[in-house]
Amino acid sequence: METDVESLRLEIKRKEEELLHLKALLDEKEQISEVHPPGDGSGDKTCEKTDPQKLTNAQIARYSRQLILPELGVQGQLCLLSSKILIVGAGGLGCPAAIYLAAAGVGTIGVVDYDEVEISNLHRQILHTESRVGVHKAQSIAMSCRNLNSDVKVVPYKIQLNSENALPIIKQYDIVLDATDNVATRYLLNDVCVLAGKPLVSGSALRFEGQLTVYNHKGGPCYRCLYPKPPPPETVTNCSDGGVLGVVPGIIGCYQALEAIKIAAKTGSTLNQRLMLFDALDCSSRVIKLRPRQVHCPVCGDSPSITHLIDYEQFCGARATDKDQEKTVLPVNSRVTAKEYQTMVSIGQQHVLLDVRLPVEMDICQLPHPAITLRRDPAAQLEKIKSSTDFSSSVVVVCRRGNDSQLAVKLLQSADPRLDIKDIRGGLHAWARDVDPHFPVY
Ligand SMILES: Nc1ncnc2c1ncn2[C@@H]1O[C@H](COP(=O)(O)OP(=O)(O)OP(=O)(O)O)[C@@H](O)[C@H]1O
Ligand SMILES: [Zn+2]
Repeated sequence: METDVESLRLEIKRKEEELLHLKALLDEKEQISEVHPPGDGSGDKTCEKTDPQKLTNAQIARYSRQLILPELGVQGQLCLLSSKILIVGAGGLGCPAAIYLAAAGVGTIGVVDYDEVEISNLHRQILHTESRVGVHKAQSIAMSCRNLNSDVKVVPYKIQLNSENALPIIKQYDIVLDATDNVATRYLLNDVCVLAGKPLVSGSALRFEGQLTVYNHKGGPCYRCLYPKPPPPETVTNCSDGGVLGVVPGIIGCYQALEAIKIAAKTGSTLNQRLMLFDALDCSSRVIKLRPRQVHCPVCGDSPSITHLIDYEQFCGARATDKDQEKTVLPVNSRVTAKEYQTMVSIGQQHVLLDVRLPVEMDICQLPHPAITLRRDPAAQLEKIKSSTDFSSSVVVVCRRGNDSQLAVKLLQSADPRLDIKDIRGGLHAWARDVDPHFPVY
């Protein structure tokens, strides 16, 4: 019995891998290359004209529940079937957006993402699955959409969208969804959509809050009209640091699909020059009016100074990714590696361990050595800690990834230069990687 179950599991896994391989081959064959003839670039579909094309019986059956909506009808459905929508970012926003666009019968859906599925994505990036960990996200979304609706063409782009490749790709689509998570890509998408004349449906979600608007549509403002200057990089938080409840990007991603469907089907009104703010904690949402298009906007204004795509990472002072980046603030002699710290502990070297993470993180995991927690305003707390601790011995500071710990060491060094203080390089992630493979990673 046991072996039957085990061999069935193995067989399923083997078949799934085979399927993944076949789908990857299909993707490669279907991938729109940059030499593919571009679309008309106008973003305005022929569906406004009387279209001789008719829905097939299969399409009538599939889309019947939305076809009978007078606001959509056959004409709206034909518009959807002939529309091309590009989703940039196959994560928490991109997944729900893609599946609703596929379900609604959008003719071509492009999906751009350079990243692969990770286990920590699955709580919100709901089209990816356990068996697709390590698979390209764009390809994973393409598989899910094709499984739902074979009427739809899905084109995965396993690339990072940048100033070189953005225009030729975006020109081939009618509407663009910004489902990314970094400021440099937001500016890139804004500028390319202005230059190519495409509406940009922009969403964002963090913690329990989400935002939604449509830029560059029906004479409304672009992103730069509202935010001419990028925010200081240190003020930007991402999901990996700030956290996010999975349902929140789920809701905002669905709204992005809704806005795109209305634009494509030419029905209803859209969120141009308006911003929707959603708060999941009290389940409230409100829509605020945004300022209009700015005549002096450097990209969509009357005499634009930006007529070509620029270097957006340089403009924002931040990379076009939210992947962990190890910062080096301290000199080598103010740091210990995780292994060196393990040795300090095993030989019984006298020290005080300071853990500078949030209390909520301390609940997830802690090093197996008693630590003092010290989060806010370490310098102010130093006196208090000194009076309750033997600080004649050395101090070791730890955090999640080894960035905050360096800042804490700097602060404490400036508060008391006599302190013998170091941080653990790479923090708890390095501990899990180099010392204890059973230590949890979050
Ligand atoms: N310039 C870009 N080109 C292509 N894909 C991009 C670009 N910028 C961001 N993305 C993709 O946008 C998606 C954003 O989704 P989300 O923030 O939900 O996921 P994540 O970055 O994988 O999550 P986490 O922050 O938890 O690691 C990511 O999959 C990321 O790879
Ligand atoms: Zn503008």
